[in-house]
Amino acid sequence: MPLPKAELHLHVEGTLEPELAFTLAARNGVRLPYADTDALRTAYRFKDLQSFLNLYYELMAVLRTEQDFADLANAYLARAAAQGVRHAEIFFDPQAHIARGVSLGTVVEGLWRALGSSERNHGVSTKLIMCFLRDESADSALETLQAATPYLDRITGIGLDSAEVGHPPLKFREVYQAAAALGLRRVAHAGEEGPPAYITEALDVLGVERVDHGLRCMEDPELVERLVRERVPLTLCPLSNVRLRAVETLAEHPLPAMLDAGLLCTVNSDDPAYFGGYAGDNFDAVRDTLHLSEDRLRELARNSFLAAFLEDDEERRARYLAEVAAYEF
Ligand SMILES: Nc1ncnc2[nH]cnc12
Ligand SMILES: [Zn+2]
Repeated sequence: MPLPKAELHLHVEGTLEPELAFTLAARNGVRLPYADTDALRTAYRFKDLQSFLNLYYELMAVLRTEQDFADLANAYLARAAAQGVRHAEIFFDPQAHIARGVSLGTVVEGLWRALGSSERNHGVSTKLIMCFLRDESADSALETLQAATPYLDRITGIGLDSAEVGHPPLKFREVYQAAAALGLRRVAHAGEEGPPAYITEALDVLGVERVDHGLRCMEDPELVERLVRERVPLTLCPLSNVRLRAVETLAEHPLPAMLDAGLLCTVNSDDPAYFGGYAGDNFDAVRDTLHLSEDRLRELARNSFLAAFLEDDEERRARYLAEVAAYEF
């Protein structure tokens, strides 16, 4: 039995495996510029975040109907459950779909077909986090939040993703303020490729409660001290960092140093179909390559439930934490 964990940094569009991409392409009459799944897989060599994002957005063309989004999410949930994920807080990128003529309703209703029955079907509780594309305008983000009004009962929080450098958190001050007023939880990608100052800005200007990645905080000791003091969770994605060249090799990943510094780290998969592994694979990789002890692995699992947006169900959180405490390696 795998170690129970929560996954807090997972883009549902990044779970689109090549096989499902071709199945959906055929179903929807979409032509992909790759001969087959092997040819597509050869495109999975990235030099940075942008080179990945180009393919990530290109393949979204196959996602057209509610059923497509339901199939995508169900495939993820089945894989996640098999790797010990008990709770998943799932990102989606509405603007990338709206721009292709797929409505927000299609996306949310489709995802909800899978998420609404996930506990029953997969034993995984879920939350949905709507992300804004930071390389789109602040007005577009505000319009998207407005368009989400009918679906707010199914959306727990907002996030910020896509190309980071040149798009500082400050650009989205207004939409984060509006989301907070609506009672939405707030997270943002910061310090993946962008500088530590973006992490500080995400905390101070956007009021984020977790930082997605946050890797580059290690360049600023005062920021590390603050993140430790304020117990700000970081949703790290080790295999993603290797594939997108945020670190040279997994062996050089700062996760052990971050844990030693007292940071509240979690381990997640980001875009598992593209980066070579789901949540459990990320845990296995850091265990094997970074030689994390069982105590450290248990700490990471415990952190994931502490950092989860489970304030509406503390009994559930306590149950998950008890599972982690009782886990035998
Ligand atoms: N790792 C990542 N960083 C920024 N935006 C993303 N969108 C999907 N994955 C992402
Ligand atoms: Zn991400």
